[in-house]
Amino acid sequence: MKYDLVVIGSGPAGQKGAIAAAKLNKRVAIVERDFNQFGGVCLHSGTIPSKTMREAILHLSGYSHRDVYGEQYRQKRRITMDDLRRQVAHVVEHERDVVQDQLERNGIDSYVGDASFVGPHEIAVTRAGGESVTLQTEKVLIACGTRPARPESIPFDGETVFDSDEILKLAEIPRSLIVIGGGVIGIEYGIMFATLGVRVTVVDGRRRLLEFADAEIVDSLMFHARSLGMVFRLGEDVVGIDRLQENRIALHLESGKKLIGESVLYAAGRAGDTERLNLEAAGLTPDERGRLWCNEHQQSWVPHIYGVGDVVGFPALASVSMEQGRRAVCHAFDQPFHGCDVLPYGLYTIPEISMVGKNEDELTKERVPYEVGVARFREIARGKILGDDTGLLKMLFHRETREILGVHCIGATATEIIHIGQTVMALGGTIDYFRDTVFNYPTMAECYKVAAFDGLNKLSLEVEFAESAPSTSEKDEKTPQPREANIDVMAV
Ligand SMILES: Cc1cc2nc3c(=O)[nH]c(=O)nc-3n(C[C@H](O)[C@H](O)[C@H](O)COP(=O)(O)OP(=O)(O)OC[C@H]3O[C@@H](n4cnc5c(N)ncnc54)[C@H](O)[C@@H]3O)c2cc1C
Ligand SMILES: NC(=O)c1ccc[n+]([C@@H]2O[C@H](COP(=O)([O-])OP(=O)(O)OC[C@H]3O[C@@H](n4cnc5c(N)ncnc54)[C@H](O)[C@@H]3O)[C@@H](O)[C@H]2O)c1
Repeated sequence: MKYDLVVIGSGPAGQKGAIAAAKLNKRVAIVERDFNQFGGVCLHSGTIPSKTMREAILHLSGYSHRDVYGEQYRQKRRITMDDLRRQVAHVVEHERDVVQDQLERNGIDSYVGDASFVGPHEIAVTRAGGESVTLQTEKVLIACGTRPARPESIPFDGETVFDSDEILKLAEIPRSLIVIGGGVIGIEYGIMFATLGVRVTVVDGRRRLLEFADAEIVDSLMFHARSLGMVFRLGEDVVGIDRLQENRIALHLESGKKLIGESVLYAAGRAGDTERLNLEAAGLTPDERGRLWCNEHQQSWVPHIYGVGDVVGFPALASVSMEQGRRAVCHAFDQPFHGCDVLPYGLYTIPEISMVGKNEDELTKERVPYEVGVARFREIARGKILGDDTGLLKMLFHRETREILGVHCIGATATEIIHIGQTVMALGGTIDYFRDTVFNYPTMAECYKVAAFDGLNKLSLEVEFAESAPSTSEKDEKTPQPREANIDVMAV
């Protein structure tokens, strides 16, 4: 029972950390609470089920074909939770086999049970029946993830009032849904249900949703959501929930408003799953939301214990979690690690959103002179073929160095094509690359070329105006002209 590394949690961070250590010929054990949970929250209640459910909804609701066949087009008339669950089960089962096979192939010992610290180098694994084994280890990777926040004041029953882990267990698709929390989870699920025809209301304490995203893209998303009948109650706090007759639920808002619905999804954040780890025995204390502090190498205050994945907080993404797992192991076993500085973000809303780099608000605050090139999907042949002529891609670039500063996209394949911009940014490329390159046709990649021409045309407008504008001496003799202002008006 002596290991070089014990990993707690089998989500993306734990898996990739364990495999990275095994590749360094280390003796590795991974502990997962429940046999059916191998793959973590990511595989069983987070990323994979939610994205599969979205795909099932897009297919069965005929959403992407309505442009051609009309608003009433449906692949299936009465969609049920069982229809959605079937596709999810199919994908999850396959992915779980992949995870277990990878761990076995790399000679990693898997333990099923609740892990908790006995001492800084000792971890007890306790099975549901109570029997326990103790593992000795040189290093530890805490990759225990998060669980949905469940305040006492919310009367959860898993059927009419539920959290995001319980969605897949619903017996039926509700006719109306109130979503508390307009974060990524609340918005992704809210829009999925609205696409199914459910009346969805989102309540959030903030006045602006998804603040990290480009404001124009979020406005466009809200426009789509409203066109599906979604209602947003922003800047509102929930102060109480009552159950009414006939399975109705009343939500009382601090402003005095009352919302009546058939069901409530509580999606107002997640907390680190550290309660049962007995962190104190290892010399660690989590913060008030159960999260663990770590430095840039993912190392906690106790140098041989590392924290990776959602338990360390922002950005709480599966993609980043995997990277953190590898980063921690390289540091723990003195290996070099070359990380990625240009991280993408994908929101699987309908339509999807993706971004990389800075947004306009950030560049404006930092007083960076930037220009914007825009491609609208209605000008892109592949967009029309895919049934999306409302999407857009905007590329932000430096007016002087022409370096790409950010790419923001909403619409079909946004989460895929963002990587083209990410690659060019990571390699220090400029907007000229997109002007000069040739993409397959018809593809969504063409957006980059269209956006590049749009942006460069705006720069050339400036040159044109600057050249035709009178010199200072001429200007003094004639009526003063608002030269800069003119350029701005034309360029917008
Ligand atoms: C609804 C939803 C949708 C999401 N969609 C996306 C998305 O589209 N893209 C994206 O990048 N990210 C998405 N995420 C976030 C993503 O799922 C997480 O970033 C990722 O799962 C974090 O991985 P992790 O390795 O930290 O562990 P997790 O996946 O959280 O897994 C942790 C595992 O540790 C186990 N564990 C905990 N404590 C113990 C213990 N004491 N002993 C033994 N085992 C223990 C748990 O049982 C669990 O299986 C989504 C999350 C949710 C909830
Ligand atoms: N596509 C993706 O990459 C993806 C998808 C889903 C989740 N995730 C990850 O999961 C993490 C957790 O997501 P989340 O949506 O649970 O959390 P979150 O913190 O992003 O959102 C919580 C939202 O709830 C609101 N809120 C909090 N308390 C409230 C209250 N009492 N009343 C009304 N509103 C309230 C907050 O203002 C916030 O907007 C995210 O940080 C994200 O990284 C990623």
